[in-house]
Amino acid sequence: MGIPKIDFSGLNSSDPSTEKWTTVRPQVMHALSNAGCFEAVFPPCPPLYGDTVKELFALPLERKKRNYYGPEYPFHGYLGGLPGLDGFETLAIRDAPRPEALHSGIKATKKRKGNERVSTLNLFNTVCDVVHPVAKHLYELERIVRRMILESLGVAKYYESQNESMWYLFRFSEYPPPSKEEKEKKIDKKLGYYSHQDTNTLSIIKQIQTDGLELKTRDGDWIEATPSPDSFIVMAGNSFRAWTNGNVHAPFHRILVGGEVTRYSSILFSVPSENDLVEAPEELVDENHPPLFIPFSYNEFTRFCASEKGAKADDMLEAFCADSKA
Ligand SMILES: O=C(O)CCC(=O)C(=O)O
Ligand SMILES: [Fe+2]
Repeated sequence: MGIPKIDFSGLNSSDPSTEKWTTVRPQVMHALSNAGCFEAVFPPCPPLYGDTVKELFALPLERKKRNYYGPEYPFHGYLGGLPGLDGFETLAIRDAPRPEALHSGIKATKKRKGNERVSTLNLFNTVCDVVHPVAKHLYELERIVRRMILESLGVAKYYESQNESMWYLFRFSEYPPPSKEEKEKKIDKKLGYYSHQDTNTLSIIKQIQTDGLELKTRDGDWIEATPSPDSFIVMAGNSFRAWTNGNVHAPFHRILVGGEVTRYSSILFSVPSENDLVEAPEELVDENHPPLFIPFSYNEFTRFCASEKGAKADDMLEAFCADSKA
């Protein structure tokens, strides 16, 4: 059994009254509650930005490190040189679907942090124009999927307010294939990123040039995602799992890169507001469905995930809840 594939062509997040919407919605609910992910066919895709991103990753390390949003946001900027992940690098832009928010957000961060290296402005001015259309495209798919899940669970009334508080992180990542030396040592596939569950609400992944994303089934088998140039992988993260009181599954996934070609990906993460608690609405909790998780602040949860304790945990959401109760 592979990853379910769902066709979203012709759908629009602001028009949920079509026949096609009604047909697709149960497929989306089924996929996210069982596998926690699916492949979404969602044309047309704006042109991707191969060379621009390559140039960005080729910048000196010091410049890439300026993609930093402060110590309270451990996953929101540049990451590289991680133990066991030789050559993996990633950069991230907050609020990429809204360029005006992107710029004002950066200005605000600059003011707050004085001379600390928190500004990403120089680094990203050049890519904003190319990233923005891609981010907006993924953003529309995120909205369709989330709206369908909320409708399926009978809690569509929260969709608009969730939209208002949700924010988006756009990440692009570079994963080199095994080097000559590694190949000589019979390393056919190189670890691009460790097995993990996403912490946020939904992740929309565009894989560029080469496969490498693998998802773990509930039976513990790893299956490879093989999206086409016109498709995306949609995945639920632990915040959506918590908000739906366990009605959606947040799958473990990892990146393994073989072959000769560097893998690139761009991902749009929808992220709960830091001003609200992630807490299942009352409609999803009753005697037969007791609350599975404690209400939590998203930032506290990500800080736990980045901590030593969190890093040791397998299921971080369960570990975080157990730790918070202790
Ligand atoms: O690059 C990818 O396809 C996914 C990476 C990933 O899982 C993540 O950044 O959370
Ligand atoms: Fe992930």
